[in-house]
Amino acid sequence: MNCYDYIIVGAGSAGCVLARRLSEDRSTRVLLVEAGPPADDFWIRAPAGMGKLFRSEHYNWCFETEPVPTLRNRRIYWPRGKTLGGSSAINGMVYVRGHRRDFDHWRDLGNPGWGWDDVLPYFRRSVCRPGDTEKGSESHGLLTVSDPSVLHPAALAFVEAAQRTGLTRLDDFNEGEQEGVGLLRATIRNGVRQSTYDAFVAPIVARRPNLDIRTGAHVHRLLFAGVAATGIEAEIDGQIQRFHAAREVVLCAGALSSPHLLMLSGIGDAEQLRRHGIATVAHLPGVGKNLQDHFAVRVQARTTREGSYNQYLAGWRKYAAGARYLLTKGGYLALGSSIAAAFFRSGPQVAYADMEVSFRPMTVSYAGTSEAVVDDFPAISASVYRVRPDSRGEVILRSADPMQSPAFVPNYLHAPEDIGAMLAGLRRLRQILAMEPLASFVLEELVPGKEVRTDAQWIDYMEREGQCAFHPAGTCKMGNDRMAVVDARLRVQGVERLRVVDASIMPVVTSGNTNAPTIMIGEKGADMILADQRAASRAA
Ligand SMILES: Cc1cc2nc3c(=O)[nH]c(=O)nc-3n(C[C@H](O)[C@H](O)[C@H](O)COP(=O)(O)OP(=O)(O)OC[C@H]3O[C@@H](n4cnc5c(N)ncnc54)[C@H](O)[C@@H]3O)c2cc1C
Repeated sequence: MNCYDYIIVGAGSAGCVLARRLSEDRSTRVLLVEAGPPADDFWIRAPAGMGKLFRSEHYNWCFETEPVPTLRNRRIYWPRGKTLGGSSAINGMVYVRGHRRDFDHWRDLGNPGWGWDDVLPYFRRSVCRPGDTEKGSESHGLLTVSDPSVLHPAALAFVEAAQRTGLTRLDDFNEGEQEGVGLLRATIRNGVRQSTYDAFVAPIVARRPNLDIRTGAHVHRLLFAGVAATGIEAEIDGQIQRFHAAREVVLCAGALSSPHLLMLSGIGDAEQLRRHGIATVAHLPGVGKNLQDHFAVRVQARTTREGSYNQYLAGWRKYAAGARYLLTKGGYLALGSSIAAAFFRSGPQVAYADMEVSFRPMTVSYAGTSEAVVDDFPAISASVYRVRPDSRGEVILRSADPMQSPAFVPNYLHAPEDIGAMLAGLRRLRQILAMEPLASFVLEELVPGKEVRTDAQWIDYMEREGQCAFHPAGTCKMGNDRMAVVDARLRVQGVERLRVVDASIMPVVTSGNTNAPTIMIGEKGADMILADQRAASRAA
């Protein structure tokens, strides 16, 4: 059967939420299409497997940016999940919703229904917090969000040290106020990663004959009758196949691939499409523009043995940690990528926290291998990034060939304000590292090293070593201006029966990690699709 009511392109953070919600009515036929393979792998389930998946060509698109002029023409590596669960199957599992003002700002940009008070119920609907009796409304969701399984003394020391620099201790970053320091929660259930596929789709897949899932199906383009989306064309086992959608096509291919698929299908800047011989269905110059990402700079320090858990994951001890994990699903292999975080302002003129420092009592290296290897000496690591960067990049179509990835132009540090904020953030991190009780663990700063002190030295270090924090967003932005791609109901402007529902619709990237807000977008998008369908049925 190649005819469905809804076709969802991309089984990632948002796509899996939609697959669950849209197929709840058993008379609705839903197809979920994913380019990658099934996610049946121990290293996807084990949180520490993130290091193995980071450069896995099997589960990861392994994108690279164009050379970045502001970063000495380096190409920056951009991992993206390519399996059931999408990037939520390979990510660091940190769960941070963002600041209430992020969403109020989205609303004020011309997107009614997207303020904090509007979106909070959608965040809550997804989440289950084991043992959380106080927040009754967060104990019945499908996605488990848990506290770290091991409270390492260095993580606690980081929190205390940051408090001594003037930050407030927060027990939860997810209630709309973020400024402060605390331990991070993660999408981990009993020591096992919770991708959105695990949380939303796996439990029902055998019981929903009306939900079809096609893996290994690389969508090449969307099909149109006039300006109405009618289906998709996908390559499966080397064959081109067509699938038809009676109601809607929902694009959930993520901030790098959703704009690409729109352009391949004739939706984008008409002049750019013409250059590649693609007939225009809708001239939308904003497709691929407004790319925002978090640019991260690392500081690492050698510590005393008690200051790090590297020694438990390096050498022969890693086998003991592996055995412990297999037996109990606990220990250091059950931790997310970062254990604690601090959010603060880069300067007094900033309205609310624009800097994030994420902290981990461990370090890894990629010395010539494709996998992260835990260092065999005790050390800690922290990354600093500006969560609301001013710099904007873009995704540019390079070819009409769907198998050729577009050009990714991130423009990191293009805006001078981003450089100034990063300098303030890195200095604040140094201050935290020098504060007790963390200072007692720290023996020596390894990276960049204490000789880096002046602005010029820090900028040099950022340019040479800065990396992405894996949070691209905004490339099909929601709004009502000339550069908007979708409206506030996530419908693609100028065409019919087509929506984008993923991280690309964020008009401004959220002040934190992007998985939780993308899942919220999936929940809210599903509600809007179902409500519009009900209204259309009543009107018919
Ligand atoms: C290494 C890494 C670490 C991260 N760590 C964190 C973290 O700790 N916390 C956090 O909050 N966020 C983190 N993120 C970011 C977060 O995971 C993403 O913002 C979020 O998953 C984006 O969801 P999405 O639905 O927009 O896209 P994705 O989850 O990327 O889903 C897109 C899906 O579409 C599929 N697809 C794309 N093109 C096609 C096509 N042509 N045909 C068929 N299928 C297609 C992809 O294979 C993929 O499965 C991390 C991301 C990465 C890569």
